[in-house]
Amino acid sequence: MKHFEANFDGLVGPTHNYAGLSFGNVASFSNAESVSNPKAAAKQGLRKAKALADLGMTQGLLAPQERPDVHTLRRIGFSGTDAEVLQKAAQDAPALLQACCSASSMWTANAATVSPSADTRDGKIHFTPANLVDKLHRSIEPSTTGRILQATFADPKFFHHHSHLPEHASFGDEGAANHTRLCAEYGHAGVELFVYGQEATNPSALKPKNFPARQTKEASSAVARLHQLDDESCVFMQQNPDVIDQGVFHNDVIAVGNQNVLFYHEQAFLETDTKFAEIQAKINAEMHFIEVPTHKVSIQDAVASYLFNTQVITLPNGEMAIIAPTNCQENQAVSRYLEELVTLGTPIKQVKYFDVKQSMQNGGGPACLRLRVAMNEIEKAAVNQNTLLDDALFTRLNQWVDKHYRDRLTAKELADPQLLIESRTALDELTQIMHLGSVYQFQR
Ligand SMILES: NCCC[C@H](NC(=O)CCC(=O)O)C(=O)O
Repeated sequence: MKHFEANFDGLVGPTHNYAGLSFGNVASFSNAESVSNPKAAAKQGLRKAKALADLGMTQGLLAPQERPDVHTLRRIGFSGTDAEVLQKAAQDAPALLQACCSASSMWTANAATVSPSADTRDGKIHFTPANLVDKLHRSIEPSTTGRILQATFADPKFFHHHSHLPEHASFGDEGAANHTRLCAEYGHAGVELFVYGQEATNPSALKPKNFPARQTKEASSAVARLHQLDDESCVFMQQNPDVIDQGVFHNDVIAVGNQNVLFYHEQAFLETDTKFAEIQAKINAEMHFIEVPTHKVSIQDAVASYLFNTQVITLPNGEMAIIAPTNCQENQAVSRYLEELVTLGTPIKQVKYFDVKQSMQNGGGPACLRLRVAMNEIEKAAVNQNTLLDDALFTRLNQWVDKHYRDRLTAKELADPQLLIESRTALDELTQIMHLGSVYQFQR
């Protein structure tokens, strides 16, 4: 049977804005207070997703979340009508209002960790929504994420959904951004590489000094247990704390893998040689470890261009391609490196560039925008078919964006009660387009 990797991209929500909410994420911080364009952001994302579908890839979409999140604002004591809640929050606690308005669920690499059926003991695809506890604005995502995933992957015969991990710093979990599945063929049992930033219960373990390490080893181990993975198919590796301190807040800012390829920066990990030997010993394939040395691309250039937040995909003809943000083309060292990469005799043969600048300005590149689900034809048939991107859905969603989204949004406008109405109207219509049922709290 045919096995392949499907990508589920996050649809950008109507409140996409730049609020500088992510300490440790250089782009988020440096673009705080910029004016955003939610309409352009949504269309850039859709265009990237459609291009992959046109290349013959299986491409799905995950719905965005309900924002402004008035329910959380009520939970922390703001009361009255929805308009009053927004207005009081804007007055008394503007930072909390901003946290409740982020469209951050667009970065579905952080929605969940996914283990394909070939790796799990019960032969089902496992999903654990990420708790995202390190950032307030992201910590309010997991419950709705769980409902959206269940509405997208509904059939319990094929899909096994877990609750997110306990909401405590010891279990800080950022989902697939810190998880890479390596394999010979998508349908063969693979090795799941869990990359963590710190060990929460070991005070003497190395950790970054300035910026937070969002993923803990405890969380990675818990996900591996939940997903019924055997020890022989897991590798746990620590991210280099020094690069976290230089803005590498997730592992997918410094490394990306696909099948038997791991593309990474020289400074990405600790104990690189030992851990790579463990991967090679556990995997039934000849690994290609493609290392990018610092003298060719500095950490600073990697963070600015998102060279490693690219998607490495296997095209239907078996060749691999890199899906890169246009920011890579604009960085001299990085574009020179990518020109060279396709000549090195590795499985990666071509580079395709996409403008996802609206997302990039908040620190999310092509890889952040997608959640990977390796599957076979039978499992694909069990997916909610209205979430799979084809010509008709692409046209429909572009019209939907044109109808509901603003082309300009500032922090001040987040309290506009009209924005809440626009956003709920759009999402209500979206749940009908994608046949999701009542996944949002305002619909329940
Ligand atoms: N995987 C990429 C995630 C990017 C995301 N940025 C943000 O949430 C920025 C939002 C803002 O600052 O408005 C984050 O840091 O988790």
